[in-house]
Amino acid sequence: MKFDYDLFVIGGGSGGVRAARIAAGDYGARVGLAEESRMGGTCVIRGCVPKKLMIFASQAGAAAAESRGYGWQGAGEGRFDWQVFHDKLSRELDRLEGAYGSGLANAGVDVHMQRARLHDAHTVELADGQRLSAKHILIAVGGRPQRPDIPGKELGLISDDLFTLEKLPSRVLVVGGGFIACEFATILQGLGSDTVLAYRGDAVLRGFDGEMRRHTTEQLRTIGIDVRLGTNPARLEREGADIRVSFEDGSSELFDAVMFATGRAPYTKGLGLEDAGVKLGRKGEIVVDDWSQSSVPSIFAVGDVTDRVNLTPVAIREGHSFADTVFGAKPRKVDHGLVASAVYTRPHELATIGLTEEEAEACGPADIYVASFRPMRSLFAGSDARAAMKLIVDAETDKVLGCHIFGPEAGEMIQMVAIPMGMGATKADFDAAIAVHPTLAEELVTMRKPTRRVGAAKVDKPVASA
Ligand SMILES: Cc1cc2nc3c(=O)[nH]c(=O)nc-3n(C[C@H](O)[C@H](O)[C@H](O)COP(=O)(O)OP(=O)(O)OC[C@H]3O[C@@H](n4cnc5c(N)ncnc54)[C@H](O)[C@@H]3O)c2cc1C
Ligand SMILES: NC(=O)c1ccc[n+]([C@@H]2O[C@H](COP(=O)([O-])OP(=O)(O)OC[C@H]3O[C@@H](n4cnc5c(N)ncnc54)[C@H](O)[C@@H]3O)[C@@H](O)[C@H]2O)c1
Repeated sequence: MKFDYDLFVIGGGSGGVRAARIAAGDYGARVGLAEESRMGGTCVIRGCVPKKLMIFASQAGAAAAESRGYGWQGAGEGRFDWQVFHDKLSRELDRLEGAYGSGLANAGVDVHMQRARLHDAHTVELADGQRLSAKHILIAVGGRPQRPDIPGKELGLISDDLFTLEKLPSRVLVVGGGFIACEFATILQGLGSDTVLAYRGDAVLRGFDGEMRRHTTEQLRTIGIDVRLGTNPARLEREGADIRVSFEDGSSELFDAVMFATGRAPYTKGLGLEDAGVKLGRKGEIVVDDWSQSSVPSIFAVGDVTDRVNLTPVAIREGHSFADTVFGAKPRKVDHGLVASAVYTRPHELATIGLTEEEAEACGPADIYVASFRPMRSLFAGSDARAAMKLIVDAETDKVLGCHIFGPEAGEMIQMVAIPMGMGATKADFDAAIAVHPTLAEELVTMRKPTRRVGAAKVDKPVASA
């Protein structure tokens, strides 16, 4: 059978663009791609990139305080002008969007700037009614923010809205305790908004190492975020220019903005997937195998729409591996077991890879090395910021199973730790590295004695503290 394309990609985000570019550019496939919004997707337009630029913008106060601590009398952060920043941000996003578009054009990909849906296992239908056939179809439509199902939920903002605000709220409630809640509370507080973070759990960042969660929760408080645990809104109502938030405990308060950071869900509604026989999971995610192949052999899916590990580098790797496998005769699976990530909070970032202490404990005996201290740089400046570093080591094989860092540039550090950990490094390998002094990262190769041992089997041996 003759098809219009070898591959049709729905979604021009991290995963879709990479797959299209590799299939067409490296392997000569005839590729079409549909994007309904802006090229680059969540990461470039309303995620990682603008978020991190806002994190940078929000650090001025902390940087000025540190300068004063080093003797720069009168150093101040000045007045933040949202409009100036916002105009510059828009230009930068336009530039990146253009770069993504030209990358695809240079690779020879046919781009259709409109919504697409599945018609059948080999055909997509564009919003203008055009039908295009392809031997393979890749769904890379990402996810969408979810609001909790409470009265007045439509009054709350979602992360997409934060990048297009006309002015910054002076008093804001951020709801949730995940990546986005912690990062946006950090941003808003740093840009001058009086910020309350309401989270229904007992420490932010569920799923991370418990000790690091508690540490991060406390440290967010030191920068002035009013972190309220065990707290959840029950209703939102407009009251003049403000929003009245009634909480589940019966209390109520006025805010001039509320932001829901209560999770994201795969964006599969209305795509025609079920009609084509594509199996979906409970959250609407496309169920795929290790090769990103769905229940329909000609249809594959990568990125957030599969709800595996929802991070940009993972979507990119999945897209690239798909193209290598299907068009390059180089079968490649993605190992989702060891993925590093960072949460860009202040006073420091939290970065993590591998097992948490709780996971290690469930697997068997593990030695836990912990160090918590005030880094030289901020200590001298008079800051209360505390770093924390943690290594989790298999007590039987000495293999490093997990690494967790709350510290300046922790994201940069964990990227480097991911290399030896991916190679199966032991604690002895870490210790063999001579420290770089004075740095914060040297702690990773100088933690000599375990703080404690956890896990079944050979447990109960008291271990001296570090
Ligand atoms: C606020 C925020 C901050 C983040 N920060 C980070 C970070 O710091 N680091 C990190 O690794 N990850 C971060 N992420 C996660 C990261 O953005 C995602 O994991 C990544 O973008 C997923 O890529 P994707 O290709 O699966 O989907 P997306 O990038 O979401 O791309 C999907 C694309 O498909 C398009 N589309 C959808 N439906 C259709 C259709 N029917 N027809 C045509 N086009 C369609 C959409 O418009 C979109 O452009 C962040 C996410 C958010 C929301
Ligand atoms: N730095 C990064 O790498 C980065 C940054 C942002 C987002 N991301 C990715 O995007 C994903 C989505 O981020 P997110 O923060 O939206 O999701 P998340 O799953 O990390 O956090 C969602 C939070 O909302 C809470 N919640 C869910 N439903 C609720 C309800 N009905 N009422 C009250 N609270 C509720 C959850 O308890 C949780 O704390 C992340 O898991 C991550 O994969 C990564």
